[in-house]
Amino acid sequence: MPDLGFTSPNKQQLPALAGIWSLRSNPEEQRVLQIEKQKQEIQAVTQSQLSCSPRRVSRCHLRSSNVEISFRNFCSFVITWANVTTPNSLAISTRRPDNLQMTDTPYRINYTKNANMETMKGLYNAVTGNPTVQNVANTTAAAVGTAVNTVNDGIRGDIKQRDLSTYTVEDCQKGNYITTDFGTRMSDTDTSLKGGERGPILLEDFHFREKTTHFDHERIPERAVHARGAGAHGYFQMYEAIPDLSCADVFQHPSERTPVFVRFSTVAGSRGSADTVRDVRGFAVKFYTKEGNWDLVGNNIPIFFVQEAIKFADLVHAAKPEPHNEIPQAQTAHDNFWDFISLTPESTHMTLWTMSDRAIPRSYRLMQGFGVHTFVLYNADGKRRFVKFHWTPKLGSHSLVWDESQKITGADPDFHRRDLWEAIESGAYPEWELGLQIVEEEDEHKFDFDILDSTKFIPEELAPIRYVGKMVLNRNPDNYFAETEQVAFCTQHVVPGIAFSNDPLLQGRNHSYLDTQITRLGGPNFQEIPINKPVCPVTNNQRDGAHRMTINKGRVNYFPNRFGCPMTATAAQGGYVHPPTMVHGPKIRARGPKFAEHFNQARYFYNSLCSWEKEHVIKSYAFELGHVDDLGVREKMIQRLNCVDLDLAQKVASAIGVKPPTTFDGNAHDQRSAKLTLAGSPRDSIATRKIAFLIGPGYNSAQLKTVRAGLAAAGAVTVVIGPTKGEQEKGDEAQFTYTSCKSVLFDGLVLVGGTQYEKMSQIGEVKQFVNETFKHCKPIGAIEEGAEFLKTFGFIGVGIAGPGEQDVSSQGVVTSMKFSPSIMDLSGTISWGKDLHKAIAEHRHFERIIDPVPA
Ligand code: HEM
Repeated sequence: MPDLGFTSPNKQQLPALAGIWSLRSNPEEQRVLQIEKQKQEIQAVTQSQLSCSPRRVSRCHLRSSNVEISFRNFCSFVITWANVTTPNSLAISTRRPDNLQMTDTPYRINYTKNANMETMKGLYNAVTGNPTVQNVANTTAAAVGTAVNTVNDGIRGDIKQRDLSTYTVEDCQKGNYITTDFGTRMSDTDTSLKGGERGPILLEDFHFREKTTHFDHERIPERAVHARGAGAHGYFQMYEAIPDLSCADVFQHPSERTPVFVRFSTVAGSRGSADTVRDVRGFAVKFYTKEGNWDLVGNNIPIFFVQEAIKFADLVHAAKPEPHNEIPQAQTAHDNFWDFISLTPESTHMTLWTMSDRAIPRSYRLMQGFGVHTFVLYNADGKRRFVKFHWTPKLGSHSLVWDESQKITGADPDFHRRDLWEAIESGAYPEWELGLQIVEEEDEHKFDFDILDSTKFIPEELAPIRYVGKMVLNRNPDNYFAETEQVAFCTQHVVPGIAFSNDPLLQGRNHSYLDTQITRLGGPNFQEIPINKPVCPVTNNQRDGAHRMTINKGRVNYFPNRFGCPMTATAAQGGYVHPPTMVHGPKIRARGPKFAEHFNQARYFYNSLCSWEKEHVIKSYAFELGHVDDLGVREKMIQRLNCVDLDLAQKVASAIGVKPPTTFDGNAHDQRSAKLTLAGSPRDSIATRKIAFLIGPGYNSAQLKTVRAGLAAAGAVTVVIGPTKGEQEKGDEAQFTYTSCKSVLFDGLVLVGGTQYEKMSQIGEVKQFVNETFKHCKPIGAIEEGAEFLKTFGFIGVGIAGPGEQDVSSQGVVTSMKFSPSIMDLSGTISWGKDLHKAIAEHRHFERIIDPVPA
């Protein structure tokens, strides 16, 4: 960054920010700076420095008239609202540190009215990532106050971010030396201490021994399940308070943001397995509320395999690699899994979901989340209600296709992890709405299923979803191990206002998470690991244990004690008072009578799927059971499926060498819901879709630029793939070559005009790219020679524009024989660009004839 003239005598101590502040202490010099230049500097601050500055912030004070922020080792600045009723008088000033001491001499910049507002807007947007406040000048004094508060939070980080920053270090900084763990600087970290140049290594080499010992012990056990995951920070914010439903503080303040950490995961695979395997996805959210951590530890499917936690170990043993040879990894396509499922009829419903496209999501950002169990909310009067929690993604729910997801496991095993990371880094923050399905306590028994049975969902037609807030993920972790690996979610982490139902699966989970984390995280003090620490005080009589960090002062570690501390809290003081609930009945190993019915909802789900979803379910069972050697297991599974749907059972049976049934064995009801099909998910945005442009020597650069710009303007990500990486003949940059990436990593393809196709049609990778894009039902756009090239593939039943013809849009293939600079204009009624936009937003075009379902 250029030095724009910082005049501090301490210039040497202000390396990074000196350039961007470029401020003068004396008013004379200050006037010399052009207003325009000042604006640019502040814009530079807002765009580049502040958005990453929270890690550097050491101190921040919010006062009635200003916010003062101090940067670690650098300097501080003050944002002042001189008069909030006429918010034109924003002034930004900086203070210069005298070494680490702040001086009292502010460096002040005054702006013209408009410059101030622009600056504030830029500052606000940069730090909050919220483009909705368009004009601060026109807002009310109260809104300005909120904006300043939000800016304040954005700059210094939310309460959890500030907490984490006290543990965060930047080792890789100029001026830092390699030290031992105990702080001694080392002169050599490459060569061990030896007796003579040719050895042996001496025991005295404390640096070698410490470094190697740390390495030898730096792996911890992976999670027993959900070992493979990716995490992100963000916030949760209510749309409106819901004191009628719950007294939890997290639900009461629409103007406040609660920090969250979210971890998405697969279930069966090991830590190093691929992201896109067929599996349930974990969706675990830790809310750092003022009343303690609330963990909503859910999945992307609203039901579960088993009704009782005591069956969980069996389920997981059966799903994991088989014990004799540790095969297969991260797959349920094997004898043991389907053996267990076929003998556990309650699992049938869940397998319909896991055989559907829900189990191969396109992205963590494009899938729903569910708390699964029925929980309880209670308000300040102790009134209890049952609740199911739903997370609904803003960009809709979309999936991969099975052939594609298998190929991605090779092309990019980190596909989902990378997707989440890149979206957040690029500012396309993933967002979900939190929905509540409420059931009054007195209605507990009015359904034909038991709401305590986690193999059942509550249809939205019986209990509509009320959307009460949103969650936005806007910050990647600084360190995978410290945050994503060490985070410990637990269903028993609740706050006043949220409680448990008697769901036996949930009750068992409440035991299992803490128990397993004691092993995984090395003892009972893992709640002190920064990512797990609540943002409110923790005071109790738990002491000691491995890795205890807190130094508890005082003479007593028991209760009651003569000092009366720490004391218990009443409900009014924020204490957790279990809402009184009637419990009665004999001590017995049994389940409620409605737990015995297993197939009605499975059929309800299957009935609700559209034709292509049903086709995918049939093919998935055919694939999975096709890997089962034991005929008895395959036959048993067909019996189970025949309690759901005869056609399903027959088609799967014929694909797996089992005699198809001729009569249906289940309850042939025709109930269905429009809420359960993915076909109903929103399809109006192309934001974050990744579109490939395959080019070669002779490509039309004007067309490439026009189409890329048009797609990027709508939020899509465009990637150029050429014969070589880097600059192409017309100055465009190619990010990948034909051999360094595969079609499966993209959401669509564009072929622009030019003379390149004679050569490109000779290249196997190019032909495979186009063929696979079509096979995986992805949108394809082509112009002029690109359309002619596409025609040579002979895709069955697809219309492609020919010479002199109009633009043609057919099964997601959008072609034009006439390019114009306004081709991407979305405002008119017809245009190639508009059709392409629609085809990409549609995501997949399953009307294409690819592989027929087994006869
Ligand atoms: C509705 C049923 C269930 C759901 C939605 C669910 C969800 C999850 C999720 C999302 C994780 C990953 C947490 C993370 O990202 O760190 C997880 C981990 C885990 N789950 Fe479950 N689970 C369910 C049932 C169970 C049951 C019944 C048990 C045991 C009785 C269990 C035991 C575990 C264990 C031991 C872990 C590893 C935790 C750790 O090491 O931190 N789960 N579960």
